[in-house]
Amino acid sequence: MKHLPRLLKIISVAAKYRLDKLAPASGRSRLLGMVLGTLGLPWTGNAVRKLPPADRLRAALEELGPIYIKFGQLLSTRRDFLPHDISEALQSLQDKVPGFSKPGIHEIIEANLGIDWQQYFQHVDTSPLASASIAQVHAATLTSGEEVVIKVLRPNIEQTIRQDIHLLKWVATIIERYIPNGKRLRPKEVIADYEHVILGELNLTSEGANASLLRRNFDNSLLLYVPKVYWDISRETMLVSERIQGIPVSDIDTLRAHNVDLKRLAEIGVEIFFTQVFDHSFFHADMHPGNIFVDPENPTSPRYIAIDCAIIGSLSNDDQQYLARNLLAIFKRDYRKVAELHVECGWVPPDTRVVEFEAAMRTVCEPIFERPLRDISFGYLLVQLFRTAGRFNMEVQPSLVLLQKTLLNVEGLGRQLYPDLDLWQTALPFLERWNKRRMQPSYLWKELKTHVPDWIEQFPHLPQLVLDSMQHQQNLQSIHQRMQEQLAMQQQAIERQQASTKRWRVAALLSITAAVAIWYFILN
Ligand SMILES: Nc1ncnc2c1ncn2[C@@H]1O[C@H](COP(=O)(O)OP(=O)(O)OP(=O)(O)O)[C@@H](O)[C@H]1O
Repeated sequence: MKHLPRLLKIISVAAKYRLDKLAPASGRSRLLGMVLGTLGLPWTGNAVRKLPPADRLRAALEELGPIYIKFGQLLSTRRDFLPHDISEALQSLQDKVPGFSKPGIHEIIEANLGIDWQQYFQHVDTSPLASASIAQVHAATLTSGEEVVIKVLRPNIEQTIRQDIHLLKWVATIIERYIPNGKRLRPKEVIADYEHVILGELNLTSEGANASLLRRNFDNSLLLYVPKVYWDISRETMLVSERIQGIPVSDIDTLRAHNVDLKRLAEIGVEIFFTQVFDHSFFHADMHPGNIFVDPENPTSPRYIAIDCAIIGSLSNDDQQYLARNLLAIFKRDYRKVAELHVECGWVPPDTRVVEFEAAMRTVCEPIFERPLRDISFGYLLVQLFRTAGRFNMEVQPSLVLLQKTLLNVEGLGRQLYPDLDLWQTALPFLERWNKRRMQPSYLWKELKTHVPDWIEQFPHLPQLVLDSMQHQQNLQSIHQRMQEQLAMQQQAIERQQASTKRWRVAALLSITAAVAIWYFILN
């Protein structure tokens, strides 16, 4: 079994940090507890055991290495079912790892492009600008003099990831089968999510395509800049982009030194997020501070720069509607409306009791609204909405979970820049504008125009569709008629049966009466 050494490593780390104790007491397996307790004896009394459970999980993932760190980072976004302390601890996982130098960057370029690297580049830095679990980034200058960065995947990373995913799937099956309440943790779903995201990150062409679309969406925008991709020299495992020179958004001292209006910067962040979600339906979903920079050229109206578009979210019309209408209702503390929307739109089963849903929403939201505005988290409210809807059997779409995670990031970032950021004030007019716009003739006309080509395409099929529908109607009518006939026949049969039962009863009664009369006659 080729996975054995890796599996043993996972088991020993689980024993060292007693990960079984992360489960609530009611969901613990005694057998697993005994096994890990025995294997973990060498670490009894070790300082790590005194850490809170959430920190033990974080330390365990760090010990298991970059792929598991990435897994933990993704897991941290599942606030819809993870306890708060665990998602917080996982969010602070850092995957800064030493860079690789074999094969060298020149060799990688030549292997990808099939020609001498100097044909395209004047200079390429051999030591990386940054390195993480999956890729590393090198600064370079093109022969044209343009400054670029080259992002390349780590050697054999795909193979390592696939092996680890295989193992994690196996562990997920064990958890589902043998751990009490293990299914509730949805381990298979979590691994499938991870697989989707991480394998997506292995395709740098797709990251480049995302960056190109985001750049087009914000073409000439004063709010956001996205670096250009050099497609002619980019490949699936090597992405060349324009090098940007901005201030990292987390470097608040430098932003202040450039007189950047931090309040405005925080508000612009929210505006960009809502523009992406509601206007473009295409949002950057990896908004951690390492991926966001600020161009301080115009400090009163600074511009953001976003890199690393590997993870992108997109909302369907339904998702957009769900989000906008519910957020507006929550803003107004109209929990009845939230509940009614869920039933009306079919997001929860039709037999859901609106009053119960309303009460559940009120119970979770009211304590939140009691806090000062600066402490109210929009993302957390969404977590509560999804949790409540989940309790009433709504399956929350992964795109909405990704959005909620991004919102938490945007919010966290905004509040770091400007702690009094009133997200509601920035977002509310935006949502209302969006809602109104949907009712305006220009929007309806635009919607109509997008559907017209489909209708034109369908037009030649219209007579056939009408005939099919008439035939269908006729079939339905004859089925209906046949059912009526069968029902009438069954009714007649029942009536006949009842009449015959009645006749038998009368005959039996008459016979008994006759027998009693005869008996009486004999006796007298
Ligand atoms: N276009 C760019 N211009 C300047 N620096 C860049 C550019 N792209 C990336 N970098 C630098 O490289 C770092 C890592 O880039 P990127 O986030 O794309 O890689 P990653 O492997 O996905 O990292 P992580 O997993 O930490 O997000 C960035 O934080 C930034 O410092």
